[in-house]
Amino acid sequence: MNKLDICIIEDEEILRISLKDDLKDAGYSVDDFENPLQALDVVKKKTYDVIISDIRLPVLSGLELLPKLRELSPNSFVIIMTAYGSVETAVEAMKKGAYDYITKPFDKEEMLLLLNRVKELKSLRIENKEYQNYFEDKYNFDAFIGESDYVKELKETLKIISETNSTVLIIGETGTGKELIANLIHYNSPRKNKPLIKVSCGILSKEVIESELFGHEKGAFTGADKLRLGRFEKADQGTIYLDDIDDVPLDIQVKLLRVLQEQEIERVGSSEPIKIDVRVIASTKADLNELSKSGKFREDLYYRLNILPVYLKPLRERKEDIVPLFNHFLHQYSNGKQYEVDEAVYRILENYNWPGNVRELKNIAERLSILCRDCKITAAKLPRELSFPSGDIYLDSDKNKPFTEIVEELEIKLIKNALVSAGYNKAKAAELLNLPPSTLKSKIEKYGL
Ligand SMILES: Nc1ncnc2c1ncn2[C@@H]1O[C@H](COP(=O)(O)OP(=O)(O)OP(=O)(O)O)[C@@H](O)[C@H]1O
Repeated sequence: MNKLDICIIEDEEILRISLKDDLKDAGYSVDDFENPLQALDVVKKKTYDVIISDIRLPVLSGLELLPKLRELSPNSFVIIMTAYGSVETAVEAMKKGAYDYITKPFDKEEMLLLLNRVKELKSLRIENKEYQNYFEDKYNFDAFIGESDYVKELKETLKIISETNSTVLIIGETGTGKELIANLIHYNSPRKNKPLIKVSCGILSKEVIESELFGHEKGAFTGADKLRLGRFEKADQGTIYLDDIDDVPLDIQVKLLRVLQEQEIERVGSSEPIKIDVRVIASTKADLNELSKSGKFREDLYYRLNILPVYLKPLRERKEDIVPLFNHFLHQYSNGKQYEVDEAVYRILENYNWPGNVRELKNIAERLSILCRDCKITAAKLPRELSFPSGDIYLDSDKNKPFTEIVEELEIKLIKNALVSAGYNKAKAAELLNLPPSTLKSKIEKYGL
């Protein structure tokens, strides 16, 4: 990384040779050309980090050469050498894509300083690219796990949505994957190299949300000791993800509507509109249509947001995704270990209603990966509320029923649950219920199960 491959194009022999020697002494690898056409031939086959070219050359001037170099080697840094007094030509060269210029005569140190800057920039570019690749890998569509037809179709829709610039509204209960979807859309969109800025509208207080979103001028309010850019300005050219938009206060909703309509914001404390180019992805856990009917959400904003709605089903309504998701998370937390999972575990997971959706499933996989040191995941190791969800046992009890009957109903439910969870293996079911197998057997006979 420290070494740069450099190409010098200069027809003045003395300058060319002395520059080449200086750069070689400084540890760089250098090729030199008197004729620009010869240089072009080599650039076709070899990539240089830096091309240092004179502007006045025989056959082809530096200005004519530049577009050809940019085309053949777009990632090379081009430095133009120009005579004193022709700075305007150098500026012209920079407009055409040269990285910088140096005025002749220059001393060795000046050139080495310039090359040091190139080195820094080059390593920044590499870091940036690695960062970018990381996000592209992390957020390709395969990262969205699920085998239900619903998820397969959803992914196809998301691919189409990603290519557009339109506003997206993601609707789904907590933990269903709304934020993951926002990431997928952004990192697969033409804006992927620009920022994705996230705003959790639900946790920002009414007082701070406006300046968070739109920024503020110095002195706009007590404590505003300097100008601050808002999240919309930070997301310029990129995407903003407004999580829990249903929690945004009504007076801020008016301003959001304006941003969406006009693509411009006003910082708090200023009435000067600032043009922005931001794609908006919003998410909501509540039905915005219902909220707008009851006056809690502006109807016009709802319509403006609801251009590309994406509805994320709760996990309990796409049971085929539960096992693949569980295995995926278990693998993620496994540290290379292989787990043996009892069939009964899968059945219990599929029967549970997952109020916390995928997040809850992910947490359980993490917990099991830590607790199951023997790498065997059995039903007995699952949290009890999964096998015996509280709440549903009283649901159909009616007030006129005698207590003994309610208790019997409850027993029947618990036994049925345990049998399903244990794959109808009575010994395992007894273990789940913490009952002696003989007691379970007599109860099964009593209730004719
Ligand atoms: N289909 C999926 N495949 C892989 N991981 C998923 C999937 N759905 C959700 N997750 C993971 O589950 C966790 C919760 O998802 P996420 O934060 O996107 O949900 P959310 O709907 O935005 O939640 P909230 O409304 O509470 O903010 C995250 O770690 C996310 O990566």
